[in-house]
Amino acid sequence: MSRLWARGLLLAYLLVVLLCLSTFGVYYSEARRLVGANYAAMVTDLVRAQHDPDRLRLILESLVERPDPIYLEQLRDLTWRIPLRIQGLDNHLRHSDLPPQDYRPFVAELADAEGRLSELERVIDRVGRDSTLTPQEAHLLRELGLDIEESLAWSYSELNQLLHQASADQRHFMQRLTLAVAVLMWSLLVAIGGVLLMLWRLQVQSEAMQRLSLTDQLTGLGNRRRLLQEAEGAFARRERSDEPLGLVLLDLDHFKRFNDTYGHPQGDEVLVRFARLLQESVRRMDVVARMGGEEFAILMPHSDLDAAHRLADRLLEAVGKMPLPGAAATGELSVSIGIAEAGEQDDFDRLYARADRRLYRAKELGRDRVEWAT
Ligand SMILES: Nc1nc2c(ncn2[C@@H]2O[C@H](COP(=O)(O)OP(=O)(O)OP(=O)(O)O)[C@@H](O)[C@H]2O)c(=O)[nH]1
Repeated sequence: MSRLWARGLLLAYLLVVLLCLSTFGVYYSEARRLVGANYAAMVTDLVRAQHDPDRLRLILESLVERPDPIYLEQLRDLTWRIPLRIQGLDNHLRHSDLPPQDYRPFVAELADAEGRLSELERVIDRVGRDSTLTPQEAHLLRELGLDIEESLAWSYSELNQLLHQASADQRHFMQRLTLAVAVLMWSLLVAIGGVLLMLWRLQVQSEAMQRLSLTDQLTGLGNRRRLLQEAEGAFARRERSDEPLGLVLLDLDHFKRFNDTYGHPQGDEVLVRFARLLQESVRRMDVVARMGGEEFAILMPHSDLDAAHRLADRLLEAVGKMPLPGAAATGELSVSIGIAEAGEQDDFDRLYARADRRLYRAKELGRDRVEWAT
């Protein structure tokens, strides 16, 4: 079943990858086409060229009225300039990313106008020879001029519109691109945020698990594992600094009897109170742990046997005075204690075994006492 799931997920993942790649491909070619196009230069040329038809008409009208050489000169200049502009535009268009079918009809119309310009030049040459204009020539000039002017004006205007459209497309595309990038960034941020949140929650969970695995549920003290961990650290430090290290083992006396007399819940409450008493009686650096049942231990870094003994004596006294819960209030509670200090050759097991033997001896010798000698 899980294999089926994995296959389904892999397939879905591959589909998403394929979809992303094809979308990216389309987007990339579209972007190349639109973003790469520089329409500004073409529009500038076109705007300049759009003055030519008006100028042509004005010069021709003046020439027909009065065939002055100055008008002939202006007309020659214009008939020389217009083909250059047409060639320049044609060149720009062919090198642009505009689809050729979009501008071809206008370029063809411009080529047509260019052809009629040579006809116009011939008439001008003729007029130039004697600066006279027959009525037929005047009519021909008007007709040709009007024709060329119309072709140029129409083509330039259509091309202008085409370029504006392309430029608007480019702008829209850039807007969509900006939006897409924003969405992408947002998704990326959300995804990264999600991953970070997940990692943080995992970290919190793992720390909580770690704490739980080292804590005794009933009393909230450290458990046996916690004591072993701390002892490992303390013995490692001892190798470097030779600091003294004390261990106190405590076992409540006749706890079975206590349970049998007052009930298990009262027994639990006593364990909790005893744990609190221990915790309140030690220094910050000492580690108090419940080893199991009614047995507790205190690891005392930087403490020798005398210090452990002093603490054990205080605890012995304090347990006798500890208020007991409910019906047990009038009863009595005592503890047996075995203490030991780590010797040069000791590891934790040996230290523990020695303290445990002393605790056993305290029990044997009548309980409610501290034993420090083997
Ligand atoms: N209430 C309660 N009792 C517990 C818990 N864990 C262990 N005990 C009890 O502690 C008692 C330990 O009994 P024993 O090992 O015979 O020791 P003892 O009666 O204290 O006798 P000595 O140690 O010889 O003084 C048992 O009755 C266990 O049921 C606990 O978490 N809560």
